[in-house]
Amino acid sequence: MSTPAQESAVTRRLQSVKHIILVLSGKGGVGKSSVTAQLALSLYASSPTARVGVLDVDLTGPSIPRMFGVDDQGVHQSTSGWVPVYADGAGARLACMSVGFLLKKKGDSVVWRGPKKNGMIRQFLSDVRWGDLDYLVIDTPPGTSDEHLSLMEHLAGMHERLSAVIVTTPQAVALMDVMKCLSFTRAVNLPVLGLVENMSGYACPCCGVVHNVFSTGGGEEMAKKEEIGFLGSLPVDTELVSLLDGGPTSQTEFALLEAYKKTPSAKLFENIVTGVVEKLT
Ligand SMILES: Nc1ncnc2c1ncn2[C@@H]1O[C@H](COP(=O)(O)OP(=O)(O)OP(=O)(O)O)[C@@H](O)[C@H]1O
Repeated sequence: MSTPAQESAVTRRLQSVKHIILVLSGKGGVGKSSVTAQLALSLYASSPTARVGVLDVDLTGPSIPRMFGVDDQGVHQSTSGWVPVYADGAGARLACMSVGFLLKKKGDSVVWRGPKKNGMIRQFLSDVRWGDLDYLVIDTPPGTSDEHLSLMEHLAGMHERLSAVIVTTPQAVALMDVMKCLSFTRAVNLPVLGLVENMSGYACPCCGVVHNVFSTGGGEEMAKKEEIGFLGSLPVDTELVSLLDGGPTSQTEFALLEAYKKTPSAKLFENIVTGVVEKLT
């Protein structure tokens, strides 16, 4: 449980954040962190003034620093709180925070019990100098665990600004696990903006044509049945993987964004972001 003082510290810090979007998945490895990264990049690119924050609360498997090419950086403590790492360098419109920035060595792991995780998440929300943000996108661990409950507890006071995107793959097992996510969002009264079906088909690196490899369309069908929006499908995209796995990039020209815009996924993600923004306004 957080104290009233801790709660108001979170509320004060996040009062200049317009929308908070939790990215959820029923199971691991479906591409939740990749979708978080793409959502943040696409929202950033949607307007020359958009300000976006990315918070990685996947404490035991943080992948946001690597995906944004900033895993060689660390956060700084200032008198007004932790200064996040800006993935766009001097642009300072894309702020990232992750436990990965706090670890002494890359590859170190965090083995914490619930209360310590809860304390870390509260600090991420109350002690980071997020500043004015249009969107704070939060990458969560797979399933519904302590981290999700902590987030919902600390963000309870800003319910009208909170929503979720659910990521799945087309396989039946992943789709079944979406139901667990939905029972969580319904139990905590968290609005779902929609479902993204990831790794649905294969984008040919030569011609960009998407071929169906596994079954596709299961996500869309489920979204219809459960009466949540379907935001779109993304193919298996080898260009995207090498980009997000690629390590440090130049932030001066925000090379990551320029390279991302050339991937087959980026074009498809524009529609997903349009759907997200429409639902938020
Ligand atoms: N559209 C895609 N095409 C090809 N590979 C992808 C795609 N999306 C994700 N991947 C790859 O799948 C792997 C898992 O992705 P990611 O880490 O985003 O999943 P996750 O759901 O966040 O996993 P976890 O929460 O279990 O850590 C990564 O190697 C990533 O590069």
